[in-house]
Amino acid sequence: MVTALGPYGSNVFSLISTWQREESQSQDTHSVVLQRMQPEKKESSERDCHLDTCRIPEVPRLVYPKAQLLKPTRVDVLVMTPWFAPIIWDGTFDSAILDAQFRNITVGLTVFAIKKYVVFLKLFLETAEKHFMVGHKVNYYVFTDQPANVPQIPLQEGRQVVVLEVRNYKRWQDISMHRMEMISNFSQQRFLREVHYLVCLDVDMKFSDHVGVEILAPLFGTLHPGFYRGDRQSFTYERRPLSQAYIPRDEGDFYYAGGFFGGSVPEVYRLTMACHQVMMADQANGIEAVWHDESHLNRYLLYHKPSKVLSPEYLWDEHMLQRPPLLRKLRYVAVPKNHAEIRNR
Ligand SMILES: CC(=O)N[C@H]1[C@@H](OP(=O)(O)OP(=O)(O)OC[C@H]2O[C@@H](n3ccc(=O)[nH]c3=O)[C@H](O)[C@@H]2O)O[C@H](CO)[C@H](O)[C@@H]1O
Ligand SMILES: [Mn+2]
Repeated sequence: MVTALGPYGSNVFSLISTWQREESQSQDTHSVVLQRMQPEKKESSERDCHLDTCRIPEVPRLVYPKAQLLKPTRVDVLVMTPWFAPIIWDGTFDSAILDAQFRNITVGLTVFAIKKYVVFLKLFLETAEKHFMVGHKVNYYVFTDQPANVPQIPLQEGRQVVVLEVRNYKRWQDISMHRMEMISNFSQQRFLREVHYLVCLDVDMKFSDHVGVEILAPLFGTLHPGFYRGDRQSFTYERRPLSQAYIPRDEGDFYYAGGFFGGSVPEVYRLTMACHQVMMADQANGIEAVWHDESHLNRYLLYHKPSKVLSPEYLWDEHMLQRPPLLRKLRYVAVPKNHAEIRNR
């Protein structure tokens, strides 16, 4: 494994171990992070063994078909953003290489099941065991107001469900938005020392095909299935300048979904902390963004360009949308829900 990091001393994982040690000495962890981003500050620890796309991956001997420069595997879709972030589609990656590159990592999956949404947990977790990060270590962090109603399901080795009891809110919009606050709080409290990456998901969904380490990057977002074809005008960004989520009509790269984002723990901490803070500012100003946390996520990802972008293969709704031929796989799909019955009860 890689222990010598060459010039990449400012990587997030040496950061974690340093940050962890200092945590008890400082409440202001955000400034600690910035302080710790010194190139000389190198820590040799388990965490340093991890590889992400910022590193030079060291892999064992592997046999796989070689890429053909003059035969691109996808010509029907954009596979790279203008800021050189890969857009992840079927055919663009080789799991054999990536699994070797990302071996020995632990992935944290955050999912909220508050009030009636606990009914979605069983199918969510069962299908995650079949398709999510198979062969890798996973901590499922289930945030709920009803720990007793979290179903017990059989888990593969190296995987565990961690139930985190949290409060509920009256309005579903508040439940959805406060996920940002809760993820940021728990990132500081425990995710930093327990996992390398966080994947933050909606619960009213199920996995239906492979979702693996190809998604992992310092910061990633997912193309919302309703808008991947659209131009900026069609994006349902927050358009009122009074809101902190405001995006002018001549800006915007993509419309990202609120139900699937993630990255390294420090980056997810920064994102969720920032989104929570601006949602509090909006509340103080008596305004709520049109699509709640999703509007704020979109603004954050406009000004903090994600290092990977997941195609709508990673978030689809078969009941709302007709599947186009370019979607070769449906990996994570909406489970139909009766809004009147399941929300605000
Ligand atoms: C697939 C997708 O991109 N979904 C986004 C979309 O709406 P959705 O219509 O998919 O929102 P939703 O009803 O799924 O609520 C978001 C999530 O909050 C949690 N929850 C909500 C209510 C409740 O009573 N209990 C509970 O646990 C649960 O994890 C749920 O999946 O827009 C929302 C904001 O408007 C969020 O940004 C969602 O992430
Ligand atoms: Mn949802």
